[in-house]
Amino acid sequence: MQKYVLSQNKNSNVEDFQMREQLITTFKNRFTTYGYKQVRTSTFEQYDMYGSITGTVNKDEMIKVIDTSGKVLVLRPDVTIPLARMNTATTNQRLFYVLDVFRQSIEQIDQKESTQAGVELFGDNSLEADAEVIVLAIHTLRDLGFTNFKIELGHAGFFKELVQQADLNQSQLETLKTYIHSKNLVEIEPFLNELRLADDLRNAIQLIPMMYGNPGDVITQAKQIILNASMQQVLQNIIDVYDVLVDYGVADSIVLNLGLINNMDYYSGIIFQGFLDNVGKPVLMGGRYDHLGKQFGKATPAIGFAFEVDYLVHALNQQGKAIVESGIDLIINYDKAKQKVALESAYQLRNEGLQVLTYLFDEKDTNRPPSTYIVNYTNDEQQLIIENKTITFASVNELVSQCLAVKEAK
Ligand SMILES: N[C@@H](Cc1c[nH]c[nH+]1)C(=O)O
Repeated sequence: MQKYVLSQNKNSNVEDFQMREQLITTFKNRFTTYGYKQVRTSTFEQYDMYGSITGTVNKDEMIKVIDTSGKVLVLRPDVTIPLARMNTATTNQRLFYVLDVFRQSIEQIDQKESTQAGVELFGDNSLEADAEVIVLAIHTLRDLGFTNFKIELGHAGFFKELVQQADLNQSQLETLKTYIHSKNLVEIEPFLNELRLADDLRNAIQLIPMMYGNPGDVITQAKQIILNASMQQVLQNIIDVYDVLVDYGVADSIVLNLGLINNMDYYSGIIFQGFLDNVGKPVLMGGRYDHLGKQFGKATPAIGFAFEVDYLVHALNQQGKAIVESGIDLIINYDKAKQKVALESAYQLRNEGLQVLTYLFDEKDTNRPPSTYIVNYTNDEQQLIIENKTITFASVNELVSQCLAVKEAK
C-alpha cells in the first residue's frame, strides 16, 4: 500500500485523461447544439443550506469541511440544487456543466468524487421539453460511439401516488423502495401482506417491479392498476412524452420502467436513467423537478440530467475504444553547435501547433516516444526524416513549411 494515497480508484493515467478530454469535448459540442451554455458552481457550499431544504442529497453522504472561521461547509454534493437556487431567469434558460461532485455512500466508502456532465433546462414545463432533454442524452451517447444502450423512462409520481395511499412510515418506505429497486419479488409480497393494505392497492404496489420493458406492453399493464385520476394523469404524461420520442425516431432506445426510483428526492415528473451493456450502474440520471426552485423562493419548472463521466470512460476502455496514441509530431536532435537554430525551429514549429521534443545528440536517453517526423541538425547536415524519406532543407522557414505540408496531407 502506498503511503498517503487516499484512493486509487480515480483514473489517473495519461490515456484515461485524454479520453476524458475527448468525452468532454463531445459533451460541449453536443450540448451547445441544443442551445445550452456552460456554467460552474462553487466547490464549497453551506452545509446549513442543505439542512434547510427537503429532497436533497442524504446528509450522511456529504463531505463536510470546516473553514478558518469554524463554519461547516460541504464539498459540492450535487449540481442541480445550486443551479436551481441560482436560477433567476424569467425566460427559458439552458445551462450545462462538467463538474466534480462529492458524495460518500456507506456501501462505497472509497468512492468520494465523480465527474458529472449535465444539463438543466429551466422555465419550460412542456412534455416537448421533456422529450427534447431525453433526446439530447441519446444524441450524446450516440456521439460517443455507443450503440447498445437503453434509456429507462419512468415517472416520480407513479410510485409517490401509490405510496401516499399506503400511508407508510419512513422506514417502511425505504424498505419498499429497496425491494422495488432490486425487483425483489420474493420479499415484497410478505412485506406488503403485513401492512394490511386494501387488495387493489397491495396488488398495484406488488406489480410495480414488473412494469418494465416494451412501452406498449407496460402501458397496457399499467392501465390495469390505475387507482385514481392522478395516476391516470401520470400514465398519460408518460404516454405523451413517449409519443414525442417516437416522432424523434429514438423509440428503439426507450424502455418503460414504472418502478424506476432515482437517487434524489427532488423529482416531480418524468424520470429517466441510461444504461449501457456491461455497465451495472446507470451512466446517466435525470428527470423533472418542478418544485425544487420553490424552496429557494422561486418556483420554476425544470428538467435535466447528468452523465457519470467516470463510468463512460470505463465503458469505452472496456469496449477497446481507448486512445493508444502516445506519440508526438516531431523530434529534433541537434549537435551543441547547432543549438540556436534547432531551438529556434522548435519554437516556430510549436507556434504552428505541432508537438515537438528536442534532444541533444549525445543525450543518453534512448527511451524516446515515437514521432511522425525526425529532424537532425548536425554540423554538416540539416535533415528532415519522414517515414524513411530524408529531405534536406536550407532554412527554418523551409522546415516549417515542409512539416506543415506533410501534416496537412495526412
Ligand atoms: N443531479 C442529479 C442528476 C440530474 C440533473 N438534473 C436533474 N437530475 C444526480 O446527480 O443524480
